Amino acid sequence: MAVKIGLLGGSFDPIHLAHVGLAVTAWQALGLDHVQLIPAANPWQREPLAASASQRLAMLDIAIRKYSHLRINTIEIDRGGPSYTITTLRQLPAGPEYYWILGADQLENFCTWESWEDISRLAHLAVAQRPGAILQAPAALTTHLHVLGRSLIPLPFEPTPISATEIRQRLAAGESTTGMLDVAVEQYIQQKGLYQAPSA
Ligand SMILES: Nc1ncnc2c1ncn2[C@@H]1O[C@H](COP(=O)(O)OP(=O)(O)OP(=O)(O)O)[C@@H](O)[C@H]1O
Ligand SMILES: O=C(O)c1ccc[n+]([C@@H]2O[C@H](COP(=O)([O-])O)[C@@H](O)[C@H]2O)c1
Repeated sequence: MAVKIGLLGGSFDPIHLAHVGLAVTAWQALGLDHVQLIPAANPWQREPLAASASQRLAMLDIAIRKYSHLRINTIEIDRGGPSYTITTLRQLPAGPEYYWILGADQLENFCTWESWEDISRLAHLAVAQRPGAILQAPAALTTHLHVLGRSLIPLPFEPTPISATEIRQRLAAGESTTGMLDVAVEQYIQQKGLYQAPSA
């Protein structure tokens, strides 16, 4: 039987507790060998990121330290340029069965991704609920999966109201982020002075 590997791509600006919870849930629910967290170099649909690639990698490293079945894959940062998931999937070694893990917000957006039809050929899609988003595949994806004889895999992940956007906003406003970040990641952010409001 093929080894099953989970892939959780993200900006991780910064990595938060929902990311880790999602990766652990997918690992357990799908019986994965391990989950690779893949920080994007340049998430082309977004505004420029606040933290550098090396800072985001440092935070990932701190956040997953105690989870032996979570790993970091730097393939997108090493490649540079716009982070197209399809390019990443094509570069991964053949053999394992891949599960692309995503939140319902990104599922809504999925048919805007570069070569999205090919993504769903190369990886299963495992989706988590997310407050503010509906866990429903866009019609074109549903049709495409049907043709492929595949279906979307819903993950048993409790809706978790944490987002990196809110964390950045709270930090800039000097507000608490308790319960949103790993404590050691929070300390790293403080030490490096990340996500502070620009001084007037
Ligand atoms: N609270 C959450 N519940 C479910 N999925 C999540 C959650 N937070 C992030 N994800 C998923 O994790 C992946 C990476 O997310 P990302 O790094 O963009 O974090 P984010 O919190 O969505 O950031 P931002 O607020 O900056 O958009 C995406 O597929 C996203 O849908
Ligand atoms: O391949 C694409 O065109 C594409 C478009 C939007 C998002 N993605 C990927 O989806 C993941 C989550 O993106 P984001 O913007 O929510 O951090 C991350 O790995 C992105 O590279 C990929």
